[in-house]
Amino acid sequence: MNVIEINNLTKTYGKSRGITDISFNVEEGEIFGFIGPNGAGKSTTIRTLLSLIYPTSGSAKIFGKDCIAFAPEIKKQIGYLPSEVFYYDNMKVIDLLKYSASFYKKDCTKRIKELAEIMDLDLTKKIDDLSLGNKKKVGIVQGLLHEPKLIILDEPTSGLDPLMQQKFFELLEIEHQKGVTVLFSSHILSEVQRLCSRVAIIKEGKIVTVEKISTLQENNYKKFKIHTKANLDKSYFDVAGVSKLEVEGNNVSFLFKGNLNIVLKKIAETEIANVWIEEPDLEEIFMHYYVKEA
Ligand SMILES: Nc1ncnc2c1ncn2[C@@H]1O[C@H](COP(=O)(O)OP(=O)(O)OP(=O)(O)O)[C@@H](O)[C@H]1O
Repeated sequence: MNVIEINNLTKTYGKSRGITDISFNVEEGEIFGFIGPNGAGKSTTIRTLLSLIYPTSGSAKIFGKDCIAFAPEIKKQIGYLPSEVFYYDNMKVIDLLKYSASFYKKDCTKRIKELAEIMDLDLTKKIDDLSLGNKKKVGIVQGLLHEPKLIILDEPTSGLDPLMQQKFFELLEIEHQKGVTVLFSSHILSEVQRLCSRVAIIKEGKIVTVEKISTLQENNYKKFKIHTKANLDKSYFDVAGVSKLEVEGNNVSFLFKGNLNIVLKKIAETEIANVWIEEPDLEEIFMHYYVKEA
């Protein structure tokens, strides 16, 4: 079953583009990544889903219901973390969270305490006195306190230190195991890769591709850098799948796409001092898709 269904969604802001003809589905129970550079249209899509803004054309359904017509009902089952969080600075964290909880017909006290403990958040502090990262944690607790069935996160890790990012990912993993569906936007491919089973890539307001993470990785090349002990001739790496080969003294670099065993055997047959194998970054993956489309 699809928890989110987006059909040809377009949003223009006056003359400027927001998103153009966006369509994709998120299935029940999956962690779905929504990835693209700044300004690509991730927040616009998410805000439209939450009916915080209205589409110029197209439509979207959440839990099988139109996201505008049924917005109040749907929102009760969604946990949303906006990309930027703004609060009444004078309030204490606990008062803000209790106020948020009052919108739901259930007692969220225990869950607030649990989440605050996991995220190491001091509930007694004034919002005003919190760092950016701690404000983000308030947003996370606020988004999850009512145990939503669908969690929508817009750039959730910005401002969180690596330890907190890790805890937050663990928290999402637990929710995922309970059957919760997650839509997670980011401009960092590696964090999406860790958690998500599928991704939609958006660029300049349009969906470039919707793929399983495993397919994205298989279809992409890896970047090799090798520091050899002896000088090698360029022809040594004349292997199918190697491109952009450069050899400068003991430093070899190339891109590789294909059966990794073949290239790794070739590397192992020579004396090496060091090797680095890197995934292509987001821009490079975009390039890959543009080349494919052309
Ligand atoms: N309120 C607005 N008025 C005019 N243009 C807007 C408005 N909000 C967004 N846009 C434009 O819509 C496009 C998509 O922006 P959006 O914020 O959705 O991107 P994003 O992928 O979420 O990027 P970021 O990661 O920087 O938040 C951008 O070109 C942006 O300038």
